[in-house]
Amino acid sequence: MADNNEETTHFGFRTVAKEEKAGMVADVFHSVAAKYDLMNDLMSLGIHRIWKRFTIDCSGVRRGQKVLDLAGGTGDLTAKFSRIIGETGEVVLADINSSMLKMGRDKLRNKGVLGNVSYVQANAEALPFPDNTFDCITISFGLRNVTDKDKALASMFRVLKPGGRLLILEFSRPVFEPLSKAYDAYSFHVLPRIGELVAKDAESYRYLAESIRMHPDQETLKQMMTSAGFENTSFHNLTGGIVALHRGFKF
Ligand SMILES: C[S@@+](CC[C@H](N)C(=O)[O-])C[C@H]1O[C@@H](n2cnc3c(N)ncnc32)[C@H](O)[C@@H]1O
Repeated sequence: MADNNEETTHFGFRTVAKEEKAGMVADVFHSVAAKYDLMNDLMSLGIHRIWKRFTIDCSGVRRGQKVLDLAGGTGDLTAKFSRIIGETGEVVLADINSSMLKMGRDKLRNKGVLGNVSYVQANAEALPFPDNTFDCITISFGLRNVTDKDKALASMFRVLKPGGRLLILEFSRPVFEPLSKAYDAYSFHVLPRIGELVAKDAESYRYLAESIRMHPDQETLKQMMTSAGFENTSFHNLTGGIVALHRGFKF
């Protein structure tokens, strides 16, 4: 979403200085890291697993390929890609937040996901990889938290190989008005309560609800991908547009 002022951006519904946002997002994820997986299952009633499965199915990733799971957090997509690409492929789980990366690495190692996975602490806006490195990049529930989304999309475009694809799984705009109302009530009243009870942190879950509302809608995000150079861009609404999967190619 374009900001009116180049010096400011959104942190949920608040307008903050651009240089403040990354630190505020970092505080949220340091705080929720330990309970992140449990909260995902509780908040979405397990439906996030279906959204992620659909993302993998649309990725077209094959044996031997190189995948970047950006803002990969606790590594749900990384674990699935690791099985698909086999010994000759590689998945890089990159995340800006050390607490989330640690949770992800510990979880995947405990599950025996080893050998073809590496972990990198990196900001999506300035990816530390050479041009044309990856066959596929996924960013799942991550882009919403990035300060400069256009810069991040440009960085992803740069590190994708020609023929490679980007998949963005993110909360979006519900397409039916009645669903939208129920969803608002759930997000602003129920979510922070669950956050308070389970993660002892209502504020972070209030940010979650607010950041979803401030995120670009389906068409705007598709346009942003096109502006960054992606071609054949499309999106698929999931659960009535509560979530959308965007896909674009670098040719
Ligand atoms: C809601 S979690 C999503 C984790 C995982 N991808 C999933 O779908 O379960 C968002 C993640 O984005 C990461 N993140 C936020 N800003 C980022 C940035 N600028 N660059 C890279 N990762 C970022 C956070 O640290 C956090 O781990």
